[in-house]
Amino acid sequence: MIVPSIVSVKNLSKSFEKKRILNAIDLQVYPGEILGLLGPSGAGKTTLIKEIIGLDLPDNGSIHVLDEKMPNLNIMSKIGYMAQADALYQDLTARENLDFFARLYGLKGIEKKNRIESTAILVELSEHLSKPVSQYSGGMKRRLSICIALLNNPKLLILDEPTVGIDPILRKAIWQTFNKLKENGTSIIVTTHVMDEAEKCDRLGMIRNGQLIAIDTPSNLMSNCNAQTMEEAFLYYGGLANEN
Ligand SMILES: Nc1ncnc2c1ncn2[C@@H]1O[C@H](COP(=O)(O)OP(=O)(O)OP(=O)(O)O)[C@@H](O)[C@H]1O
Repeated sequence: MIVPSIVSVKNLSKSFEKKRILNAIDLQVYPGEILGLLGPSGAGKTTLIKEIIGLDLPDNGSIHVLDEKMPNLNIMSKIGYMAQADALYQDLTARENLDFFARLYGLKGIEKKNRIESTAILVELSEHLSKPVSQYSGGMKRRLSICIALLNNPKLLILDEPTVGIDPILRKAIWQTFNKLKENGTSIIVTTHVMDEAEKCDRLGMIRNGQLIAIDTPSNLMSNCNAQTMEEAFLYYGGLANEN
């Protein structure tokens, strides 16, 4: 049986100033899965997700999201995106921030109110919506950013390093949120360079120097090369296993 993909990337290449940043990437994201993109800083993860969202154009290859060729404004409005840096209004309360972004998504009245309430419950911020964002901790700001990305009830949620600088307890809570969303049918792409976080994804694409060097379930990636850790597996697929 052929499972229709939510995201289909074919032979994608991208250069900046004559430097090849992404090289012939093929990638599928299936309904209700968490796909991790693991790679060191500068590997090309952010560039890849910007191409998928439609924020940048590829030099070669094609990207389809929900069966439409990207970039496509209508599809862009069905994607929830959280960038690496929080884009929040510090002087406003969390509720005012959510209200502002909900209006941008065209939500109004009772529907707007309900979406704000239900997404705040998901990220466990309901009790703190009246506080100004300037009084939020780093972890709370990250959760508020996730909450904003969820306001339009996206079919596809893309998170660029969502748990950087977040302590292990909060990180666990955030992953519980991702799993809840996945159970509700949302597909999630999450970039990371944290190995233990990579193991929580359903499938993992390893990116190095703009190339997708391996993609499979975390357990297959490790067992196929007899690696004990994800780091060992990454070194193996990157052809670095015997280097010091
Ligand atoms: N607009 C741009 N113009 C020129 N070079 C760029 C541009 N955007 C990205 N790059 C370069 O592309 C390479 C990949 O960057 P990218 O941000 O995609 O990596 P990354 O894997 O997401 O890294 P990090 O984990 O640090 O966020 C880097 O060398 C970066 O300097």
